[in-house]
Amino acid sequence: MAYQILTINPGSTSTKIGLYHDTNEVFTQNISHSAEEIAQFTTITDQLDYRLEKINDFLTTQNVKSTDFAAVVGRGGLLKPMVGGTYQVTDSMLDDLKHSRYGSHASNLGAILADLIAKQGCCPAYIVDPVVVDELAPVARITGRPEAPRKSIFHALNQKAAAKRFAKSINRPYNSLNLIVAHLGGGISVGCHTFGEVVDVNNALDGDGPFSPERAGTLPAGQFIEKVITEKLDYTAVAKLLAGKGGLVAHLGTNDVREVEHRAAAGDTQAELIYQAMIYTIAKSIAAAAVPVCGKVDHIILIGGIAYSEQLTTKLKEYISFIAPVTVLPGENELQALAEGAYRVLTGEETAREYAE
Ligand SMILES: Nc1ncnc2c1ncn2[C@@H]1O[C@H](COP(=O)(O)OP(=O)(O)OP(=O)(O)O)[C@@H](O)[C@H]1O
Ligand SMILES: CCCC(=O)O
Repeated sequence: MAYQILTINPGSTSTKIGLYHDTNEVFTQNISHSAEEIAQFTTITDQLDYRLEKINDFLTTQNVKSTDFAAVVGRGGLLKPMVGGTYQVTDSMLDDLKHSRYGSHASNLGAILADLIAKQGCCPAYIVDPVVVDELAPVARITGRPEAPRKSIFHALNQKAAAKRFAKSINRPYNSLNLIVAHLGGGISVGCHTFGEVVDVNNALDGDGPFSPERAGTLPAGQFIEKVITEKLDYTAVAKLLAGKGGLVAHLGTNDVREVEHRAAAGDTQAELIYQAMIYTIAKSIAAAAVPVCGKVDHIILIGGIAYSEQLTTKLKEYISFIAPVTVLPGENELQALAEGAYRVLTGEETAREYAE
């Protein structure tokens, strides 16, 4: 009999869930949360009961019982750095997430929700490739300030899943390839995957890498400090400028690339300039990601919502095709990737990893 696996991916404005029989999708559902609903809660952890109720209500409408689950798997959040893989949800992991010890992010709710639903059904709860997957080479961590080393915070789940899927499509093991994977979404991360490890990647959350629809990316530090000091900004305000109010939002007041393309096509020269600049910074990051493997890149893979734009990927290819062939796999397949991660453990193909105490 097939394993029944429930997957949960909490985002800032939605909770996506999926039911799988082994790794075959039975259904997926995007439960949207309006800005007004979310605004009732002070912290992300405060949203827990509200999101749990929404999931349970939906499962009831589908006649799905938690006692039928073989596993419940959530997207992993801001935790201690860890290598990629499937992790058992533990009390110390839950404690770190509930207290936002490593930062606040909607994905922090993934493990907590998975644990609560798994307890209803007496089955194990897992997370897979959380945003803190850290396989950086020692040199990639060093910056010009010892107190500010580079952190590995990126779209690990989608990047790893896409890289493995691509490897399978060309009948090569993931850990035999040098790949550059660029996740182009609300945030942008560009990873160098060499022999199955992401040895270099920008921190997509905290002012590092290309700018994106809503993130600032790397900034001229001196000028930015001047703004912070002059305007006496506190930590929360500065963090918001970097993630949420950066990038296209800061320049053009929208995080929607489609809208920027429409504006540019209608003759808005500022929209056109910012759009082209975003592509240019993405291309530079992709070229930089060829350095760890001395340019010996087998393939470049473009993923995430923005990769649906043919206009953008065409321009990007003009810049980067000199490095390696480019494949576009638009969107994200995170619910499927979560199911696959749990399935590998349920079938014994992989052993669940333990979160460091
Ligand atoms: N067909 C399209 N053409 C151009 N841009 C698109 C298209 N579809 C989606 N996008 C853009 O993709 C971006 C959102 O991507 P995605 O859904 O991957 O992000 P997210 O899940 O919200 O955030 P993140 O990827 O950082 O977790 C938005 O800027 C949206 O306008
Ligand atoms: C960087 C991790 C995921 C995201 O919020 O974009």
